[in-house]
Amino acid sequence: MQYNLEEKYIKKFDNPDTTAISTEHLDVFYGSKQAFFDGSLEFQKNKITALIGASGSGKSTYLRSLNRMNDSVATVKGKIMYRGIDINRPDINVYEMRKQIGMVFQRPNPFSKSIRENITFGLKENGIKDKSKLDEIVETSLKQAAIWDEVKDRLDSSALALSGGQQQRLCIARAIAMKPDVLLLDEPASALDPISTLKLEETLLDLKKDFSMIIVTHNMQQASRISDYTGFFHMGNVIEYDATKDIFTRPKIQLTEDYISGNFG
Ligand SMILES: Nc1ncnc2c1ncn2[C@@H]1O[C@H](COP(=O)(O)OP(=O)(O)OP(=O)(O)O)[C@@H](O)[C@H]1O
Repeated sequence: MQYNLEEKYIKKFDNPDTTAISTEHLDVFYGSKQAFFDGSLEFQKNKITALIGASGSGKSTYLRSLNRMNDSVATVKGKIMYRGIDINRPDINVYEMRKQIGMVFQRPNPFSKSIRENITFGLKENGIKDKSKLDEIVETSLKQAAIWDEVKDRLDSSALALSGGQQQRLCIARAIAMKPDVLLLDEPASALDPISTLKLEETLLDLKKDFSMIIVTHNMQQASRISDYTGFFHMGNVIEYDATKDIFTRPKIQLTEDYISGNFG
């Protein structure tokens, strides 16, 4: 079936105060090849937004552009608006910006250090030296990431001895210890078994009260279970962006309908 990629529905929001981060006409190029086209999306504060679509549709490309993780491999044109500032400008200090807009990757990537040091490393780099303050952040962030009970008696053991699911929750704890405002998650459950996946999903739902999250997922059940909003990507375009319940029950675009119902992809 031939689809018209110009046919799109992108939800807009009336209240600018509820927007955590947004993009305006974002284009991403790898060399001369354009991998993502003209993305203008607003992501809501304290909500989970899922990015779904077939492999190669540009989800990771778009997500990684949001905190400039693509800088070394891609050219990103257009605006990324965060707190009234275009963070895609060349004069932005990306290291400072990433304290506000953190990222969790597909494969858990704890440092080869103790569980405690995984959390404290970045904090110390940022000048927090006080031991009681560090202990407090270790405890709070591990609790927030729902892994405290499993690790509290072995904080000084190697993080590499944890299971994959525990490592991923530790990586979330490490990311949130920096107190970001927005958390970008690139298929964080793809390397996890179903039980660890459900645990991770519960963690993300709990974190919603403190953070705004954007998550790339291949798993449509996951998107419908945990997200408030969903963006459907196809061939480098966002075809439909709306409340998750609308995307999954009454999508406005035929292409979305066909993808959701498994007719392709
Ligand atoms: N570093 C890169 N250099 C060149 N091309 C790339 C690079 N990363 C991605 N691409 C290309 O950009 C397009 C979009 O890829 P991207 O990884 O964003 O898709 P995706 O929807 O996240 O896919 P998946 O679900 O498989 O992770 C693909 O054609 C891919 O081959």
